[in-house]
Order: sequence, then C-alpha cells, then structure tokens
Amino acid sequence: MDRIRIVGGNELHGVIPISGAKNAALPLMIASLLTDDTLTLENVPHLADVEQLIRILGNHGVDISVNGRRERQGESYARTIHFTCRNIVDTTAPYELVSKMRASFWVIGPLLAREGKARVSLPGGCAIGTRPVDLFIEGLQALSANIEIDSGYVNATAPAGGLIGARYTFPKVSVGATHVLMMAATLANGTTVLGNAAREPEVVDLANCLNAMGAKITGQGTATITIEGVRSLSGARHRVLPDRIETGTYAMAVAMTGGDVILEDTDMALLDTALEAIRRAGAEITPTNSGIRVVRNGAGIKPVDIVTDPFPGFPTDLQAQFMGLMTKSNGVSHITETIFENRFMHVQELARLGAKISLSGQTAKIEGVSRLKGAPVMATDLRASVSLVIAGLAAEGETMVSRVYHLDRGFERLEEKLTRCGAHVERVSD
Ligand SMILES: CC(=O)N[C@H]1[C@@H](OP(=O)(O)OP(=O)(O)OC[C@H]2O[C@@H](n3ccc(=O)[nH]c3=O)[C@H](O)[C@@H]2O)O[C@H](CO)[C@@H](O)[C@@H]1O
Ligand SMILES: C=C(OP(=O)(O)O)C(=O)O
Repeated sequence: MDRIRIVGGNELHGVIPISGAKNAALPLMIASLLTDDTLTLENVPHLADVEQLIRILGNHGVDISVNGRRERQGESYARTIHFTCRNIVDTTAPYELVSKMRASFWVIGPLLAREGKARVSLPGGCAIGTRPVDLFIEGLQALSANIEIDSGYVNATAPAGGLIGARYTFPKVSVGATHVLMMAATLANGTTVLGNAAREPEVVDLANCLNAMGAKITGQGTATITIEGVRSLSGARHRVLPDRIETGTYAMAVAMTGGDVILEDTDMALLDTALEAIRRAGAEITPTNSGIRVVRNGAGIKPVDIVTDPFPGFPTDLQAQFMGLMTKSNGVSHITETIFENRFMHVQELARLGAKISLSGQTAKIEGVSRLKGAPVMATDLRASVSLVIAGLAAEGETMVSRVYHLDRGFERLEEKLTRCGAHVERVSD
C-alpha cells in the first residue's frame, strides 16, 4: 500500500495548478444519466472517486470516452470526458459499487426521473459521521415517489406518468439531497420549489450544466431553487469549476510553511470565508489574473477561531487542514465543527507530531506549539489525511503518512504539485 514521505522544513515557492472540483465533477457526471445525448465535461480531475463513479455509471449503461479515446488509454490530467447514456441498461446500483463512495447514491435522482424506478444501495463514503439519507427520501417522496428500504437498498418508484413537481423545504441544509432533488425535478411534471437548499458553488455548477442541457432552473446559489420540469434534456459541454477545497488546502500549506505561491486556475470568490481566516492567521492573499497569490514571510502564525457552516460559511472540508495550520500558531485557537458529528479523527494523529489539542464536544482547543516533530501517522479520511501533510511540511524530520488511498480520493498529483514548489514529498510504494 502506498505511503507519503515528507521531510519538513522547506518553504513553498512557485505555482500550483488547481484541479477541477471533485465535488462538482461527481454530480455533473451523474447528470449524464438524465439524457440519451452526450454530456462532455472538461477539466475533470483524475481521482480515485472519479474512476469509481466511471465504473458505476458504466454499470447503468453510460458509454465513456476520454479526450476522444476510450477510458484508461492515456492522458490523465484535467481530462475532457464524454458521457453518453443512450439507454439505461440497469436501474440497480449495487452495494459492491455504492458502498465505496457516498456520492454514488446520488444516481437515485436521475434513474428515478428517467426510468421511473431505481434500486440503490445505502451509501458509504468518508467515516465522518452517521450520514443518513432521510432528506433524500423525504424529498423524493414529496415529488410523489414511492420509497421502501429493504435489505440495505432503497427501492424507489415514480407514479405511472413520472415524478410530480412539488414544494419541499429541507429541514437541514444538504448538498447531496439538493443535487438529487434538483436533478430529479428537471424531468418531473410541473414545477418544484426547493426551500433551504444548499448554496454551495458545486450546486450552482450543476444547475448551470443542467440548464445548458435544457433544464429550467432558477435561484441556484440562493436558498430557494425553482425547477420547471421539461420533457427531456439534451447533451451539453461544460467545464467543471475549480476545486475550492484544494485551493484552500494549498493556501493553508503556504501559510504553514511560509513562502510565495500562485494558485492557478482558481477563483477567490469560491472560498471567501476560508481565505479571510487564512489572512487573519497572517498570510497575504491577493488576486492574480489567473488565480490567487498566497504569501507569508517571517511573521508567525496567529491563532484564529473558526466555526464550520454551510456555504458561504467556513467549509467543513477545510476544517482538518485549518487545524493542521493552527497547531503551530503562537496562541490558543478554537475550531467548532457543526456539520459532521465525528470529524475530528485527525486530532490524535496530529498529536503524534507534537500538536496540543483537546476536545470538548464539537469544539477543539488548539494550543499552538513552536515546533512539530515528524512521526509515522495514519490517514483516517480524505481531508484528515491532507491535514497531516500540512503539519508534516512544517515538522522537523520525517513524517510518513500511511493509508494514502484516502488522499487519492480527492487530491490530484499532490506530491508533484508540492515538490515543484520546493517541498520534500514523495510517494513510497511497498
Ligand atoms: C461528494 C460531496 O459533494 N461531498 C460533500 C457533501 O457531502 P454530503 O452531500 O454527503 O453532505 P450533506 O450536505 O448532505 O450533509 C450535511 C449534514 O446533513 C446531514 N444529512 C444529510 C442528508 C440526509 O439525508 N440527512 C442528513 O441528516 C449529514 O449527516 C450532515 O450532518 O457536502 C458536505 C458538506 O459540505 C461535504 O463535507 C462533502 O465533501
Ligand atoms: C467528505 C468528503 O467526501 P464524501 O462526501 O464523498 O465522503 C469530502 O470531499 O471531504
């Protein structure tokens, strides 16, 4: 199994290209199930989750080619991928495939909308909380779907004439349930109004792509999304938006090590709240023509308190990385996690590097230390694993991160991007 070896102590200087967003690419790929025409996605990152979803979509009958070639034949960076689903050949998404990745559950929306039925295994994904699917079920029921749960599967059927548009207000903001309801409602009869919808940029990206396919969606990016159902959707060409979590992660890495880096092909507006926190920690952040410049010279890292929240709040997917940064602040900071009830597994691993962190309920208290010391650590989930990389970059000596398959779910060519900026990071294959 691969491990990542880091020798800490180097500043970062150079340019880091930001990839397309995993969390936008996945729902966009799933949207290809809604049409018998070709959906072409540009800037698709090469990640384990994308490969896994390619397998799942193939099982439903989606024909997939990369840059005009068949999948797995070559180039693997910022790919353009064509998805064509002339016919859905199977409306079951089996446990063996879905259990590996939570977002694969989202096929339930398009399958139900296009074929009138879906049988989808309850999902897996990062072990960061219980992550139920009650909101998906309630929302689809509001569109008149009949839903039963049996032997670990969700069996959904639409009325004979198809799903029926309705008003549904989410009792809690859910990115995934917003994606699914939006996709399902595009082909429903009549109009759907989603209240308390997620406002994340990835939801907006999906809505924009669906509109390019002929859907009639308005209000994306606000808490109320209106979807007027249409009879069918066509193909489209769409560019996946930049990964704001990858952007924030590298910005925090520079704030941690010191240095001067341009994050290319990204956009400050995607992560205002996180960038503001990094600024308060002592980094200078400015826009450039193609992205963002992050600089930290001399001065130490200041302690900053944050609370995670749905967009536009501080993203939970950057919480672990920010904690990594705060381990070396020159004071005491507090981080409160409000989205997932079990997203502090990085705490004990950061402690192996010498971090001083205590937990009280959903709040972590971080007492900054002047030095971290390299150690063997274990990745426990996707964002936790990269928080260990950030800490390792500033630790003295060698940090060896095991279980990097978590990292490979969401960070494209991490070791290459960091090495080019002067870090000592390498992948070790046993
Ligand atoms: C592939 C993808 O895009 N994943 C992101 C997505 O996950 P995901 O879409 O799974 O996260 P949600 O926004 O749905 O989850 C938010 C909260 O709602 C709860 N909930 C959700 C659905 C439901 O039916 N019932 C329920 O109680 C969850 O347990 C969690 O506590 O948004 C999360 C929150 O920004 C991010 O951390 C994930 O990286
Ligand atoms: C939690 C994440 O992913 P998933 O929802 O697929 O588990 C993430 O991207 O940080």
